[in-house]
Amino acid sequence: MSQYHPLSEAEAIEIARTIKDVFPTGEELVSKEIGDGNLNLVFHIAQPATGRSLIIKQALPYAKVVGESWPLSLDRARIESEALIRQSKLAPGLTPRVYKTDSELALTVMEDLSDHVIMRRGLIQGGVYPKFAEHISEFMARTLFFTSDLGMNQQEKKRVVEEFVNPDLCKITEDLIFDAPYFDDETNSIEDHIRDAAEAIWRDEELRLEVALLREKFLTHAQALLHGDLHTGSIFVTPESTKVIDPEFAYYGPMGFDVGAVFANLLLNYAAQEHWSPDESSRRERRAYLLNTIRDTWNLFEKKFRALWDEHGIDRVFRAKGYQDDYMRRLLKDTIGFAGAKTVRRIYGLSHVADIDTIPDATARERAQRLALAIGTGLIRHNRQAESIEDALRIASRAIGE
Ligand SMILES: Nc1ncnc2c1ncn2[C@@H]1O[C@H](COP(=O)(O)OP(=O)(O)O)[C@@H](O)[C@H]1O
Ligand SMILES: CSC[C@H]1O[C@H](OP(=O)(O)O)[C@H](O)[C@@H]1O
Repeated sequence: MSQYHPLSEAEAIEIARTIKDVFPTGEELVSKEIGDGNLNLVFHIAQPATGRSLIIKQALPYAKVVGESWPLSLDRARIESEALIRQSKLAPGLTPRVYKTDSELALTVMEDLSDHVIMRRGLIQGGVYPKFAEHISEFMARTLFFTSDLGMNQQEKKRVVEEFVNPDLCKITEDLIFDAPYFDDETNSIEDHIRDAAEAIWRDEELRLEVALLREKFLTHAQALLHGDLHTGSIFVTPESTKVIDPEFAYYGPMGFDVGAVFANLLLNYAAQEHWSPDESSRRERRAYLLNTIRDTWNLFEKKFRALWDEHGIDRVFRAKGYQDDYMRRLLKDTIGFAGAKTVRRIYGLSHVADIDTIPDATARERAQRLALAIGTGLIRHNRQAESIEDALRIASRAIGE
């Protein structure tokens, strides 16, 4: 069975049976393919008699959303497993447990998190997650700090950079986030009613300069081991718990790309409140909650990151007075710029978000799309001038006229 081929449900059951930690007894197992992402197969294997279950994720040799015409390396399954294992050591309790990996079959066998909800879905349904800022700031501060030249042996870091060279998945990001949305590219998926807004972006030289600077950072700045795709579809939540999944885009890149991904997806939901909030006052309340979550996440992230640096910083040169402040200022600017780029791509690039695409009424959907574009372009345009997270929040508030 070990030569690569996409698993049948029966084969998935056979593999699950070998995970004795989860299935110590031999009762019947049932399997269901539940993958709703763009790239992979995901099997949910359950034992009805005991209520036990696990997940088997398998990479396909192409992008599922497009088909076999877009080949993708299976090595991404190794990267996902190894990233999950590293992240679970650095940020305990904030990732699923990995039971087994198989590079030949491109598999990760992991803890079933079906008692959580995918955060994108939870936010669409109006969920409130009071521990999220605390948890996600902890995840980002610890995984980014301890994989960077600030927090780990700098020679060992170079070996880890090599382990996480991820060209196919980086190219998806380079194309879909930092290239296609700024041209009349065939991969874009543009609703007619916002074509004028996309065309205005294609003509905007000032904006395209900022995107070029962000793209350069994504291509060259091997600052820390990133999750690489930290949107709300890659985060499981309950009011009490947060678990980060799906790090197959992991590579050494600029830290602000991860932090910006979280903020972009909260802002996409903020824009989508044009539809999801039933009236003006709940819309205002919901949007305040989303902006407060961004504010809390940044403030906690900064505080934790600085504390890790003060306690565990490994480089005496980096203790130079003013260096930490300068580093955090640059990280904030990157975060804001990347948040902008990740917002724009989700409106008319290849892959959209359910927060906006599932708005049934075209007029409300268009309002949400235009709002998201105003916020995204505002963040990109002003990233290098930003001095505090409040500058980013102001851009979001002004877009809705507040
Ligand atoms: N550990 C897990 N527990 C429960 N469901 C999961 C788990 N991992 C993935 N899933 C389900 O599979 C879906 C797709 O998983 P994901 O890792 O995002 O795949 P892709 O890489 O294709 O985007 C998730 O939205 C979720 O519904
Ligand atoms: C052709 S892949 C597009 C898009 O899909 C990935 O997200 P996910 O599979 O988690 O939904 C990633 O964000 C890529 O940019």
